[in-house]
Amino acid sequence: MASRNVLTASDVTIEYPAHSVSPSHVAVKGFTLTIEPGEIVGLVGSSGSGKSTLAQVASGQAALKTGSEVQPRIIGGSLQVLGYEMRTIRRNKLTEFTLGVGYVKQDAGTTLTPNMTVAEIVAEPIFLRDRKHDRRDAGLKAATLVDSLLLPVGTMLKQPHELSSGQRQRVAVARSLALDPVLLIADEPTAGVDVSVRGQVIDAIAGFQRARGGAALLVSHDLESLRRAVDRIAVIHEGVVVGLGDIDEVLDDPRHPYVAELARETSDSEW
Ligand SMILES: Nc1ncnc2c1ncn2[C@@H]1O[C@H](COP(=O)(O)OP(=O)(O)OP(=O)(O)O)[C@@H](O)[C@H]1O
Repeated sequence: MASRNVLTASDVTIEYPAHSVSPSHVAVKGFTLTIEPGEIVGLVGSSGSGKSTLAQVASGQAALKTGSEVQPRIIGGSLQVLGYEMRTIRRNKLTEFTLGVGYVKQDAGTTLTPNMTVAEIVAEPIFLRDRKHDRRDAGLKAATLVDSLLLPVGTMLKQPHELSSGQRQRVAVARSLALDPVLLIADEPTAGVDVSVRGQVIDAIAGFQRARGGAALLVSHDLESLRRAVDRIAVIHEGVVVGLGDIDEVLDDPRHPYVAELARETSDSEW
């Protein structure tokens, strides 16, 4: 019977194949996680722990890589996203797949198209899906998203170079939500965003997804900004899940030294 989960990772192992002088490298080892419809899950871990690799593979972006780019590949276990097995997904299915999965890549704010306005950038996915889509409706959608990510309405007519890095990052997030994704995978969505509004931006993303029954996997090394918004966290360390569940339960009963370290950092920052 087909799973009702939007994401089911069972013992997934992901490798970067050998390239030029670099040997192959296993970045994610035996990763297991499920995300149900409407669930907001945080993926937390230190630098190099495998978060971006997972995000790229689960969002279909790794499979979209071409030419000389090194594509991480699943070499063990199973990763099902919206019913597609990512280990074997065919290239001709990726367009259909990515209509249901929003993706914010790491540093997404730095790669916005320079000569487009924010309104055009945010609404573009709507016209890529259906070039005859009603312009007024798409404009309204873009304005609603820009507003919900706490950007001033005047931002709509600006171009990326007129914005701060944190504002650009929020534009990238707004764009990723334009197609009402069933699952949003966001890799450090608040990178560069002012500390004072990071929590609110995460709350806005979670609120937008929850309101429509959408799910999210929010990747971050900043546990504090995720705390209010997520239903559960998965803690990853050197490619392995070392903590999974309700955020307080995971931190109150650390089963791994890295989780204990995270719990200590979190309690220190509360003073
Ligand atoms: N193109 C690549 N080729 C080989 N190894 C890679 C490649 N990209 C990443 N890695 C390795 O895979 C592992 C996981 O990297 P990844 O970027 O997924 O970690 P991360 O948790 O997202 O880190 P960060 O928080 O710094 O972004 C690291 O050991 C990294 O060096």
